[in-house]
Amino acid sequence: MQVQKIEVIANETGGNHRTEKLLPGILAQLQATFGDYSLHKTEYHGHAEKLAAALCQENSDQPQTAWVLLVIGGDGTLHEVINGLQKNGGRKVAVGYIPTGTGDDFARAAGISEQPKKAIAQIAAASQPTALDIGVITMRHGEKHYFVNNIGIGLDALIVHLTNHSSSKMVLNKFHLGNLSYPLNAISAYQIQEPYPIRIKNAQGAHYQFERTFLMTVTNHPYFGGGIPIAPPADLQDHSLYLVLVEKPKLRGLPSLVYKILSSHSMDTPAIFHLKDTAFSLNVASKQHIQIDGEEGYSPIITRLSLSSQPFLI
Ligand SMILES: Nc1ncnc2c1ncn2[C@@H]1O[C@H](COP(=O)(O)OP(=O)(O)OP(=O)(O)O)[C@@H](O)[C@H]1O
Repeated sequence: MQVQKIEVIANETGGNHRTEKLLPGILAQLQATFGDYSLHKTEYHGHAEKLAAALCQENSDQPQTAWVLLVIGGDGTLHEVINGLQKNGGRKVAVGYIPTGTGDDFARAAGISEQPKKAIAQIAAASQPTALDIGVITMRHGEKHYFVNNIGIGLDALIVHLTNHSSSKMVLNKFHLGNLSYPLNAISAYQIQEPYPIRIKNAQGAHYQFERTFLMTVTNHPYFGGGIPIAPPADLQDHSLYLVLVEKPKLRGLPSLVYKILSSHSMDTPAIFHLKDTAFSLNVASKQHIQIDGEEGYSPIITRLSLSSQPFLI
């Protein structure tokens, strides 16, 4: 694709600081492939969203198709950049993604190589941008947030919470075993997470009610937590969200449930409830942990989930 102006946002801490080591090589290849670009390095958590918002502002005097935004980092960095674009009139800006994170679930789903050289070659070879689905969460007072991967209420959100606040993560990170902290905290989360009631309404107005929800995730594509195929048929271009819900299993039923999910057979078990639609409304009356692309918070009473899109160079 013929590109007029290139902005780059890079998070050197992505992939447990792997990005810092990869960055000089990536930048040299960008220069050789595309010529000049402007580099913006993130300095703190949340900075990528602000940088993307500022770039929308700076480039507001020209069409959104006149510039492209290249993102270097993991899913968390991409989540922030997409929020910065979607919230600030940058919905038509083409994004090129060079994944250098730990989980890289979005890249896996979009078919973007996790090898930077190949990812840059893919961007260069894209004849035109492809619109990919982006999840939208509308809070009770109309405030919107965007997700590239998934939003979860219950067990997965509790695992994110425990992992973010555990000292074991820092120790494991030192030995490049940061991914192990999730399974370790999953065991504690299973013991702590109490079942909760949820009411769900789909886009056609059909209601579903579950009294003993344990895990509820709405995902934009198949992968979860660094490659777990929680919704195998999900696709970034099918304009659908996939809701996956599990009620609290008895301890003895847990191994087969985990096996089914890990082996891409989550659709075949009646213990796992699936819904596919363009939008959902969720009503959770109790206070529960919530995660949005791995960012933690608490669930609002009513949340509407729907779709937007962002062009990607893939
Ligand atoms: N300079 C910085 N210092 C500390 N944290 C930062 C900085 N820049 C960005 N961050 C934060 O780092 C977090 C992790 O980044 P990112 O998600 O890109 O990598 P990752 O966690 O290794 O990858 P993945 O999400 O794919 O597992 C993000 O939440 C981001 O806000």
